[in-house]
Amino acid sequence: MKKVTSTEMNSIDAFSIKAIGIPGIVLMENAALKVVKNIDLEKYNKFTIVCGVGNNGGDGLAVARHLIVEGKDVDVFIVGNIDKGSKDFYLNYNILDNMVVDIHHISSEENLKKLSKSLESSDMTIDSIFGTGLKRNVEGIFEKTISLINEKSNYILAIDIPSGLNADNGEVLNICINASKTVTFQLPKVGLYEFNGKKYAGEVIVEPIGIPNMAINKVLGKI
Ligand SMILES: NC(=O)C1=CN([C@@H]2O[C@H](COP(=O)(O)OP(=O)(O)OC[C@H]3O[C@@H](n4cnc5c(N)ncnc54)[C@H](O)[C@@H]3O)[C@@H](O)[C@H]2O)[C@@H](O)CC1
Ligand SMILES: [K+]
Repeated sequence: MKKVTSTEMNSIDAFSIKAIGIPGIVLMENAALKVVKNIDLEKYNKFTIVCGVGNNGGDGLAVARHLIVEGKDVDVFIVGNIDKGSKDFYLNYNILDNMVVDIHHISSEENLKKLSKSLESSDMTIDSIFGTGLKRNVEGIFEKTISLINEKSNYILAIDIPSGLNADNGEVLNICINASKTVTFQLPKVGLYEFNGKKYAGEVIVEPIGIPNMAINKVLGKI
């Protein structure tokens, strides 16, 4: 299967949304359901989900919703300024808010302590901090959060890309999530198979999320 860069993937997503008319939230919901499909719900019961404020974060919020509806014990954390949230991030944020789900914002040392406790007591940590939108070095509270996740988690599943990995070349942008498994959407991203990619992504599972071949062929120039 053709490996793609983040730019190519974003163009394929955009073509599906703008030219074909598949709402982004439909792709996000499909993505979330494919993540849940790859979790053994007999084995894992308590989850810590750490979300950024972009669409990767939105995926994580949707996964949290499905796990809660399945009766699982889910702690939801957000790292980043939610005022900068993407449209679809907000949509899923508001749904959880309306479901009166406790959402912890990692903005201070205090919350990092709460995160640490949650990670230690969870069977699985789900990383939805950054996906293909990571563009610069991971620093500050993001670096502290990723370091804590790596240190305290029992098992880490990454959504689309382990956060901190450059999806285009497999470079580590200062620090990266050490995932046991990565569920990546629709097409494999180049960086997942480069040296660091193998090291940080763990087992990579490529899951289609309903993007028509027409969008893929259009962007990759096969037509
Ligand atoms: N509609 C779509 O395009 C879909 C996108 N999907 C998900 O969306 C992801 C891409 O989403 P986005 O393009 O919103 O980007 P991301 O969600 O990957 O990350 C972008 C966010 O992180 C911030 N950021 C980037 N680098 C940073 C750094 N070094 N330090 C701190 N903050 C940083 C940006 O300001 C932005 O808020 C994919 O990986 C996938 O998981 C899926 O939901 C499928 C549909
Ligand atoms: K991620």
